Amino acid sequence: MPWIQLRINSDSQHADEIGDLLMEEGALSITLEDGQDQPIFEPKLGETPLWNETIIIALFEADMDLNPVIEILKAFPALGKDVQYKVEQIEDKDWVREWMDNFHPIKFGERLWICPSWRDIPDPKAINVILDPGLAFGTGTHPTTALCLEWLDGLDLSTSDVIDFGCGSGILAVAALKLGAQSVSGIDIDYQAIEASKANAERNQCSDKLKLYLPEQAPKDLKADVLVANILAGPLRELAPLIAEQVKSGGKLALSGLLHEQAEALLEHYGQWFEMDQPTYKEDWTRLTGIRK
Ligand SMILES: C[S@@+](CC[C@H](N)C(=O)[O-])C[C@H]1O[C@@H](n2cnc3c(N)ncnc32)[C@H](O)[C@@H]1O
Repeated sequence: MPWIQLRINSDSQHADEIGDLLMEEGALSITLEDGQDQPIFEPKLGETPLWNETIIIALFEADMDLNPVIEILKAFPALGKDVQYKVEQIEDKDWVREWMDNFHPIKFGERLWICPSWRDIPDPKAINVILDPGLAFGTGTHPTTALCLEWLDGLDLSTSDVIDFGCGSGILAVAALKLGAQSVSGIDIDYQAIEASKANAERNQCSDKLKLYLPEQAPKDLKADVLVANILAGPLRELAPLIAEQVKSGGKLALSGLLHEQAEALLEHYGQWFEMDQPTYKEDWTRLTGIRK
């Protein structure tokens, strides 16, 4: 079934209200989009900030007459008669097929591939993690995950116990196990992430070596040879004493999820417990690594 899409230029203060209005007028869905390339990386807990220039995208059934809707928008004080909008026909597609076409096997480092289950494995002799996009973060397409996967690929994990702090989909935990780690403990505040990690480990036949914990359930004396944490700069700073506690002396650490401008302060902070290396960069993102003193 084709649809009509209405795009309206708005702002952070009025986008939600206009979205509600469009839903009342028969929109099937509302999507909000950044109108001026203004990234929002780390909102405070409970806040969902919008962009200064926010584009509202409303989807309607194809036979809907949008003229009365446009008149209502013109009468909305924050938009007025000069409201900027665009009407587009959306052709019908096989959306599932389209979505699946976007995911391909990706190689990380020398040995490691992440492969969606519906694709052929490019190199059966490589270390292949089968992983499909799901509700928890972590498919390998995001630079912060890629930085961690490349780091894990470069380690000899054969005698290592690993902690994956903020495990999300379990992508790093499963990759570490497939790369030879003795055991992995995955920790996440989100129960959905725990479930996703369990399912992904089962699919990759390594769930017997993976233990999963909500933070309050993790053993107090949990310690590892290798700890990888792809979270965000704020939580990484707060978690630093705990993370330091969980890495054995001489153990290896990788932190990801921070922007270039956040790296220096975090490098100094973790320098209390770790001999830190020079940062590694990928697009806007930075990876910090170090060895526990
Ligand atoms: C960016 S995702 C990383 C997922 C996966 N490890 C990867 O590299 O793709 C961050 C994960 O950390 C979790 N998280 C955020 N704050 C946390 C905290 N304080 N303790 C444990 N997990 C946390 C989130 O729920 C999310 O699943």
